[in-house]
Amino acid sequence: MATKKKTVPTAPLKVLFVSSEVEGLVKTGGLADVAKSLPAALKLMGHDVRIVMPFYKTVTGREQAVSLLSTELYVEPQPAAVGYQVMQLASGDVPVYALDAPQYFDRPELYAENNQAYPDNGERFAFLSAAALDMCEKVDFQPDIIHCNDWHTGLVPFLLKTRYAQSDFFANTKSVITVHNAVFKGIFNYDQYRLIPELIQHRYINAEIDPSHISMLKAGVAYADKVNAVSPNYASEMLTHLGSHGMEADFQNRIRDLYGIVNGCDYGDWNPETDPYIKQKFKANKVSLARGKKACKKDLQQQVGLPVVDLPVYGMVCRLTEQKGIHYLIPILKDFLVNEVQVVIVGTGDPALASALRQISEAHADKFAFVEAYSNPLAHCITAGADFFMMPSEFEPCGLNQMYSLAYGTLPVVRAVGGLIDTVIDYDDKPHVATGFIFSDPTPEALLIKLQRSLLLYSQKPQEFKRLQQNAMACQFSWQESAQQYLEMYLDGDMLPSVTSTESASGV
Ligand SMILES: Nc1ncnc2c1ncn2[C@@H]1O[C@H](COP(=O)(O)OP(=O)(O)O[C@H]2O[C@H](CO)[C@@H](O)[C@H](O)[C@H]2O)[C@@H](O)[C@H]1O
Repeated sequence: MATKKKTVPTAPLKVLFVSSEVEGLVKTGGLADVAKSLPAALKLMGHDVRIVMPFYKTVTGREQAVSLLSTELYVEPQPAAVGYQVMQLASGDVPVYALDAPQYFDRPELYAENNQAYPDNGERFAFLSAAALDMCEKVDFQPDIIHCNDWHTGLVPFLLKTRYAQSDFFANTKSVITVHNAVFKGIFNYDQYRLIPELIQHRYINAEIDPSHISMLKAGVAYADKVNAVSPNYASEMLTHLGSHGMEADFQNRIRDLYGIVNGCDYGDWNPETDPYIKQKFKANKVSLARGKKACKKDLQQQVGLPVVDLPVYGMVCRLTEQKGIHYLIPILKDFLVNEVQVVIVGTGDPALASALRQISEAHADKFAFVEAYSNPLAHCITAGADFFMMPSEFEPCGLNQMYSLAYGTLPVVRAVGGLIDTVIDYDDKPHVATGFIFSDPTPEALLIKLQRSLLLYSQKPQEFKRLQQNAMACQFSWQESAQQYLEMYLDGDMLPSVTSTESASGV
């Protein structure tokens, strides 16, 4: 895998960050959190960072957005052109170019309705990639780096190396792609690529799944100048068949340009001392923590309709998918609820998983609350009011909620995969520095054993439990540190002019 040197750019960089969602504007998952926090951290370092995203119908602040430009994406050799506007929004101090093409983005949801993906998702996100490049010269922003994220933006690196290969404007522009989740590959047949005729004129084996399908993620990984995973451990897993979801050859081909950079935790949003959503703000000191937890737990119990009693509470906030390990929890949940505990889950997604959780909550209404909703306020209340946070993920490229829960002294119970290994320290492995609990086997039984283990600590060794809470709250996953690693990736090799110092950076 790529190694790092300590480098600084000779001038502030111009970075165009392309993402299909951005926290604060529109969000379905963790990609949005990163697309808010990483550009902000790079901006704080003095770089000129701008974000490009779709102008969805549901974007916050849509009414106030100003139109910067009305233009067309002209697709040669077809006579067709797609009209679009570039709308100006902001994510904190970072300018956002939101691409308004109503035929693609003026819909109730981002990707799917009633659990059915929009049938033209390929064309929609091919448009995002093509228009993100098309608008640069028109808005007079000449990026040094175009930072792509996941499959939605995977055609940007491809187009830079094909459509724009001879472009003077992009002659010094490099691209990177961050893989937040390789399970989503953006595979579409050629009907969806009418805006990318290059794909139809030639065969690009590197981007193909089979002779009739292209994967946008594969294209991004093959053609970006650098590729990174959202944690060092996920970068290693991506070199294996299981960990890469069948893309190991694609990542192995890029091993010299492959990085693993752990996500940060946005302590501006996730901080018990300042969190506006929680009943009582608290600090890490024992008195404040005990008071704050007690008030937040009571508030959580009231909000979700559980009895207000002094019991350990286990929380979970997630998309309901097998990735998050709900299918390990469902078979053992009733067994776990035999204990004096309460469990609260908030999530939306797979109807079968939701229905199974609903049934259990109906049968155990005094101990288990399932809230089928997407609710940021409730996510904060669970993070603050629970004693433990469950993430028994089948796979987890990085995971953010375990970092959020650590900040609130809520001990994570996680499976030993992806970024969860990079961010949680297991009590049974390293008791002195432990911050939570880790189990390995992908089975309900292994999860149950670890849950029981954590419960034992809570009920039989309260002082030890409190010590772990202090360890957890002392963790710092700074976005500034992660942003520095991204900067070093941007500058590594012959990417851009930079100065290399002899000091070595912490290894990835
Ligand atoms: N019902 C609900 N109500 C309120 N909030 C909810 C919610 N369901 C989810 N969320 C929020 O969405 C975010 C999920 O973040 P994750 O990192 O856990 O997952 P995700 O799998 O979406 O992201 C992918 O990208 C991220 C970013 O790189 C990786 O960390 C991760 O491993 C990878 O799978 C969190 O902010 C969480 O609070």
